[in-house]
Amino acid sequence: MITMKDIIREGHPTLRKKAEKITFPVSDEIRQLADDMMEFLRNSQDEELAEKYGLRGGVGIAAPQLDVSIQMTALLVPDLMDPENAEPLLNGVFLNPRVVSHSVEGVCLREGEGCLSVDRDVPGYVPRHARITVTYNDIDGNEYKKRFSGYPAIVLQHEIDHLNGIMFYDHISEETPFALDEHTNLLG
Ligand SMILES: O=CN(O)C[C@@H](CC1CCCC1)C(=O)N1NCCC[C@H]1C(=O)Nc1ccccn1
Ligand code: NI
Repeated sequence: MITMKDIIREGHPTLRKKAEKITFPVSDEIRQLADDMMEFLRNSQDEELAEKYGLRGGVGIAAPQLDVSIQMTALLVPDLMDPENAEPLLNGVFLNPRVVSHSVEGVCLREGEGCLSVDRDVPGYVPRHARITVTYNDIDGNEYKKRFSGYPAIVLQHEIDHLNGIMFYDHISEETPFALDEHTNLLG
């Protein structure tokens, strides 16, 4: 099972690489990694297991964070407005995800962002697209094209950034970290 020791931290070069596109059919290793990434997210959001294994709760994880530079991310995104609601807003793995179009309108998490690969607080708003259209494959190579908004859209953009070697703090304005331009709103 994946634990925090398997997650590489900022400064590791793999976090700054563009990850390799995945071809199909995927190897057994990639299939196993997809399952392990989803299991990590479930464990990390389970109070007892997170405590038992010392896991930081995560709503997403990208393969590069495990030093595997391929375009795959796992997501388990709860409904922040109703966390006890069993149905997560996103639950699964996205292969070769790409934002093909987006709104002019922007959004930032009011609390800012963090990262399992960053062991420090980096204060500031992280401007994201409010609505995105993403193409991606599932583990079997089926293609999808879906629209996302709200918290799921923010998480997806954070993960897709990892596949392109981008960290959340790259988006925070140095001089005015809490400035919001006219078309960006706060969420949460
Ligand atoms: O690349 C992927 N990552 O780095 C894991 C990140 C991804 C999110 C950060 C902002 C948008 C996506 C992550 O999940 N976190 N960041 C660090 C510690 C907190 C944790 C988190 O937000 N946990 C959470 C939130 C709500 C409900 C349950 N758990
Ligand atoms: Ni991250």
